[in-house]
Amino acid sequence: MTKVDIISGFLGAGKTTLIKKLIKEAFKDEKLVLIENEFGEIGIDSGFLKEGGVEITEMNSGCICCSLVGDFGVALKEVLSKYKPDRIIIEPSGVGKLSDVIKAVKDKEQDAQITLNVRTAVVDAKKCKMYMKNFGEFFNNQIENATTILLSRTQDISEDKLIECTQLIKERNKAATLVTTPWQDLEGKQLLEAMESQNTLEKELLKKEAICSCCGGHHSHTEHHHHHQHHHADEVFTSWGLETPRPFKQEAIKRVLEKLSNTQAYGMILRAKGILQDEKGNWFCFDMVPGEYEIRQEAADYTGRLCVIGTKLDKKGLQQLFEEC
Ligand SMILES: Nc1nc2c(ncn2[C@@H]2O[C@H](COP(=O)(O)OP(=O)(O)OP(=O)(O)O)[C@@H](O)[C@H]2O)c(=O)[nH]1
Repeated sequence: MTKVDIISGFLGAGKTTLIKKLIKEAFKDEKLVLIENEFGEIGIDSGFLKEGGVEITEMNSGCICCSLVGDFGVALKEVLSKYKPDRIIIEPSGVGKLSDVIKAVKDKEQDAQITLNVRTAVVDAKKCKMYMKNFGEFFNNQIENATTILLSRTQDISEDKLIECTQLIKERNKAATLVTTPWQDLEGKQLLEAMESQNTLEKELLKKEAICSCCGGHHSHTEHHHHHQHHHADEVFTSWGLETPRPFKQEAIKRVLEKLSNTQAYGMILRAKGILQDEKGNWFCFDMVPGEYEIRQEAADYTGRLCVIGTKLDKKGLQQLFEEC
């Protein structure tokens, strides 16, 4: 039997950071497959993880919740017969609905040798309130359907803010285990334990009807669809990306990230990341979420690429902005 772990979380929440830690500290002796679904056309994460010897199936065909049933089934079958893994980790797109991913795995539990194990949502404690307000339909769905919620960036906020954040989460999901300790203070094995300890509760929860991500109410799926308008991620979020061998100046990229993370001049940018070469031939990667960004040195990759995700993106403006770097 192959365990299936779903590690969801909004854009830039820290899913990849968590998965890397688990691979290093908790999954050492297991045969592991990671199924990633990134929103946007260009897969940025896979290169980093391949170095760790993990096989990756990318499904960059847009949104996991739109293309899930078909593509996911095929990917899953392929992965199971080819690798016979002990564990499959699914990292859905940051704007995927966790309930859709759970349903897709459950649907396959009958005929495939799999069992749904972990249902985690990674939540950026710093931006939880803002995301709930602006992107509740997607963000809250992850919180409501997770059995364990791992808060990231808790070391960066005050105790009051952390408590406010946990209260907001508890209003939407009383049953989930909440991890509030900064991850660097915990062993990967401890995190895994917190994630896996919910298995019995999970079964109980699954018997109940899903909690509606729009209003927090309990109603059946059909009822749900009659009363609320539901959006697919690609109706709300757009992405823009670039794949190029040309060099970029790190200083210029830094200025761009400064602008994108602190203004809305190019739309509401929720996430940007990339791996590029500079004019001296050195490779660097960058990560941006609202209000913060970082640039790190990185090993060479097969080509330079970057991706920006947000709402109301000014794609032309972005193109120009990066062309000038
Ligand atoms: N300060 C701080 N930064 C963090 C923490 N977790 C993640 N980050 C940073 O946030 C950025 C995004 O982290 P990722 O792990 O790539 O997030 P993700 O959820 O996989 O992002 P997507 O690619 O959008 O799905 C990176 O720059 C991380 O280094 C945290 O707990 N504290």
